[in-house]
Amino acid sequence: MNFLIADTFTASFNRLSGLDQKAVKASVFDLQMDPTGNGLQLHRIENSKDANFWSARVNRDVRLIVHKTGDSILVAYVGHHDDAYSWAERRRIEAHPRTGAIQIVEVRARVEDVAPPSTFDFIFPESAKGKGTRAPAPPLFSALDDDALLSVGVPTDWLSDVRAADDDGFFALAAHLPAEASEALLEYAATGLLPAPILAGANPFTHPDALRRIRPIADQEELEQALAFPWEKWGVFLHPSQRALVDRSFSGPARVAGSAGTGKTIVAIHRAVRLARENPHARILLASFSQPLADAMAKKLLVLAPETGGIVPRITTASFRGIAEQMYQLENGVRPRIASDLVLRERLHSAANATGLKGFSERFLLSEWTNVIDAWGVTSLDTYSTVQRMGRKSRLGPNQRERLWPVFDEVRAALAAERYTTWADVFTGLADALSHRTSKSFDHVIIDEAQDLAPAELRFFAALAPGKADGLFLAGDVGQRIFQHPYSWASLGVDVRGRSHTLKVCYRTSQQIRRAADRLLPAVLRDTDGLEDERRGIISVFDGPAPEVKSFDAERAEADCIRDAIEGWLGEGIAAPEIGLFVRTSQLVPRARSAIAGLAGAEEMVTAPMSLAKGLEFRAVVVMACDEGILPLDERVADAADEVELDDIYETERRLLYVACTRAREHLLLTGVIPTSEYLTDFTN
Ligand SMILES: Nc1ncnc2c1ncn2[C@@H]1O[C@H](COP(=O)(O)OP(=O)(O)OP(=O)(O)O)[C@@H](O)[C@H]1O
Repeated sequence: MNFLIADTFTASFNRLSGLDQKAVKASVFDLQMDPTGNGLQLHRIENSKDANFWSARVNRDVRLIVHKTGDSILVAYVGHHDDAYSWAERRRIEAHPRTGAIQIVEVRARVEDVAPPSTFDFIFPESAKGKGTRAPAPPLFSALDDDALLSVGVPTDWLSDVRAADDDGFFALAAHLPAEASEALLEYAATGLLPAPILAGANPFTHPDALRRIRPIADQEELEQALAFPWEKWGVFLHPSQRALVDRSFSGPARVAGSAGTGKTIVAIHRAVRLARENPHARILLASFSQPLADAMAKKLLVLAPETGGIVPRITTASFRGIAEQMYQLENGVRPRIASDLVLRERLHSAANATGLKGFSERFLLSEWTNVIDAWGVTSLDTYSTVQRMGRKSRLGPNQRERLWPVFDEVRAALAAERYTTWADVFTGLADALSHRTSKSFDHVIIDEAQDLAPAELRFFAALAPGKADGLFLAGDVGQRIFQHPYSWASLGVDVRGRSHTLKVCYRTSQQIRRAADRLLPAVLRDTDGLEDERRGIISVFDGPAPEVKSFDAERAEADCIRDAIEGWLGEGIAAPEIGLFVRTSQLVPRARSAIAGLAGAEEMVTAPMSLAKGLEFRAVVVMACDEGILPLDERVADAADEVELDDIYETERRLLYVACTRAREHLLLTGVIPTSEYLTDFTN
């Protein structure tokens, strides 16, 4: 007998009190041990259109809804008595007549008002619904016939509702449809094209669209894990495109791309666990840009695997620099002594004086050192003469390079004499040492936030990973590259062409916020290796209020508006730690703190520079102090060594704003003092 659980069950389980959850867990474990349900007082639900629904008694008040067929038992829902019965009376569980995937279908005849159901996971605020006085919008899907609608999994009893839906009504309707149908229709609304249906084998339960809502549970340990974190839906149910990337084997380096919130990190973590499960000897590295992001991944790992199960200890989570530092210590017996920016500026200045170099600004020297000499590990004039100065087009002829080289050579010598090194050198040295070894410390290397890997870091991870199938997997979004100049991965031996896949369903950010944030970036982003990231056709799985953009004459007025907005969010029940305020620089954090001073829970709200927003998420976000001169930041613009660097600075400043805005799930407020940042107009247009 197959034992399965549905996402409707975990969502409803999550809403119960701790005491009821304990009782439900015991009943579900009993059911798993004895699927006949003896002892649970199973009763068929008479008023349901689906004769396979049964209720099981958990305690005086709580009922478990199970769906029993000849060879399977599916735990479908749990709730207080009337709620549980009414849920089952309004559902059918069946294989879709066209796609073949098992669906939990709402019986249309039992749905009086096509409004978001109360049991839906997401929040549908008033503002997203029809506003009354406007002329009715035309139906969105009138051009699609039954055949087309069925091909994407629209249940037969919802065909006419879908055809009649307009812009305003669609989100309410979408909440009643199986996810594959609402996603396909949203994609159609955005691009005019319906996605190709997923073709699958004969078993309706193993269809990829079935697996996004119903999961077979093999044993007690799996059940324990699935019920331990019921609020983390991603722990059990993945989108088919995510599942495919988790399960697939790649013959060479592979990449998952996708805009903010599409679940790249989730895929990386699932993949690590899948690889560890399949091979009980495998050691896996799961690395991310910073230590807090690595820590967050370590926490998420526990959602998928129990600490004691033997999997977690075989997965090392680390920051890029953290793992390099450990490896450096292993190789050299000491920790690297990293030269700070101050030291570098000072050594460059001295070297320029000592060699009598004239005609190059200190700013240029530092930028050339950081982005070319150090980043690419240039150690001789020969290499410098031929190195492609990626991301820097100010032309430097052979004579200029010849004049510059003694300065950089002198800096290298000065640093070495003082036993200083740089991060780029640490990564490069390790890459050189590791690339020749046949025995590697890890069997699989998985990197998150890969868009911000420096060239030396990429070389290091490529050398660390074994050169076999599934050796190196990278997750990243070119649109969120904020710390690196673009360069070719393929030129460093990491060629993901043909093994790069883009996720298109955004789970974090409401449709309205994501759409507005997407306007900050081009519709198609192309990386240096020519891989295109098509950002049209991305859809969010829930609706919400439009982001607000406000400008003020003075900081005081900006602060008042922010306080009002936050008070409103707190009043809606959003907890203080779920509110984040981002500013361009750390010097501006006091402006954010003073705006919220005195508000209930102000000390628990996150205030941070945008560069630290990476990987975080909040129910409500304020991006403030978007003033002219702050975004883009004047200091950086003035720092540009050449035209191309200037373009790159403008682009990365935009991306910083994109990253900050896409941390918001439901609410986003952008503010600035007049004259405001030029980027704010993109939001309102
Ligand atoms: N299959 C899923 N079901 C439910 N929620 C999901 C699913 N996949 C991802 N999420 C949720 O979506 C949010 C974003 O996921 P994640 O951080 O992996 O996205 P990302 O693509 O790495 O984002 P970013 O590029 O902004 O770092 C998280 O809250 C995550 O829990």
